[in-house]
Amino acid sequence: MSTTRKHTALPKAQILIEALPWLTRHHGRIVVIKFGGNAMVDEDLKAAFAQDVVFLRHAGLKPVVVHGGGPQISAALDRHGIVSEFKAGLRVTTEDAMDVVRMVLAGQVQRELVGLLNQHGPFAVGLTGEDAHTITATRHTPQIDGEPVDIGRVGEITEIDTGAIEALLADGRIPVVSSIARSQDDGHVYNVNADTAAAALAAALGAETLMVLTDVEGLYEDWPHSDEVISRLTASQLEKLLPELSSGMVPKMEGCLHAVRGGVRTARVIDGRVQHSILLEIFTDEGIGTMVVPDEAEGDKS
Ligand SMILES: Nc1ncnc2c1ncn2[C@@H]1O[C@H](COP(=O)(O)OP(=O)(O)O)[C@@H](O)[C@H]1O
Ligand SMILES: CC(=O)N[C@@H](CCC(=O)OP(=O)(O)O)C(=O)O
Repeated sequence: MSTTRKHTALPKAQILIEALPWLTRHHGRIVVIKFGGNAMVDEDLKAAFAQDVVFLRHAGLKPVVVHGGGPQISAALDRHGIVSEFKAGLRVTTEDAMDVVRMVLAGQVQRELVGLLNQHGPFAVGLTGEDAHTITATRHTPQIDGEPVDIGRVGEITEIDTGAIEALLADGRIPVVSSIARSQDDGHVYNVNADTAAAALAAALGAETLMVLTDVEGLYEDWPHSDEVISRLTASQLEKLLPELSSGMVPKMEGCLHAVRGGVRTARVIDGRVQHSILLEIFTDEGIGTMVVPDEAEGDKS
């Protein structure tokens, strides 16, 4: 080997080898990746996201994408003259708003991600929680200041049927799931927060890891006063912290807790505004962002 080749190729080989423990542990395992609407800020970022997911697929993992689209839904509602309102971190969803939510998530955001992934081969298949009874929900009535509040067609997940997703994975496909649920009782559909849907799917699928890509570096210790990120916390530590959290972080961190309590080995919140954030997570020993681990994993630094 020429000296130049040694100099340029050797560091690349070393970088690949650094990923070996992660790749070994995740080989053949399901990784649920939630791509938040706020992280979908530009075309390059979305294309890099698609590359990372296809890379995982080629590296022998089974990625499942669950996408959000909050800002895209708000923009579309605005165009329809419907005002967006959030309560307990969830969108108040009237019947008319639900039509728009479904149109944007399943008809726009999901189609775009499927298209980007399929530029690399015939991998991505889009579905919503309605398909093959993947996600069933009932009406969610959150408690605010001790009182139940009606927020319309927002669903609380009651059941997950992993059959369709597992069949797609067995066929080498990459499922791309929109967070809309069917209802068991009234023939309607429900709007489900995408973090909640991703976490429920990760637990039901027995995923190794849940990765939540968002528009901050991770969970800030003292938000909005400081940008000190909590790099690692156990399920119990997170549970104690939950009442102090606000806005979009509530469903995200509740989801991470649900996932690790449901058997997922690690749940991570990472900065989706950074190009190739998924690969960065793999290719650094410590990882980036915030990692939630089950209580029994304390002391295990892998
Ligand atoms: N402790 C916290 N750490 C980081 N972000 C927080 C915290 N508390 C609230 N947030 C807010 O949560 C937002 C992320 O949630 P959200 O807007 O729902 O994103 P996404 O579209 O990715 O689901 C951040 O941009 C930030 O404004
Ligand atoms: C009930 C509820 O709030 N649903 C969300 C679904 C989309 C979502 O969660 O998108 P992000 O991940 O980009 O926030 C909404 O209507 O905005």
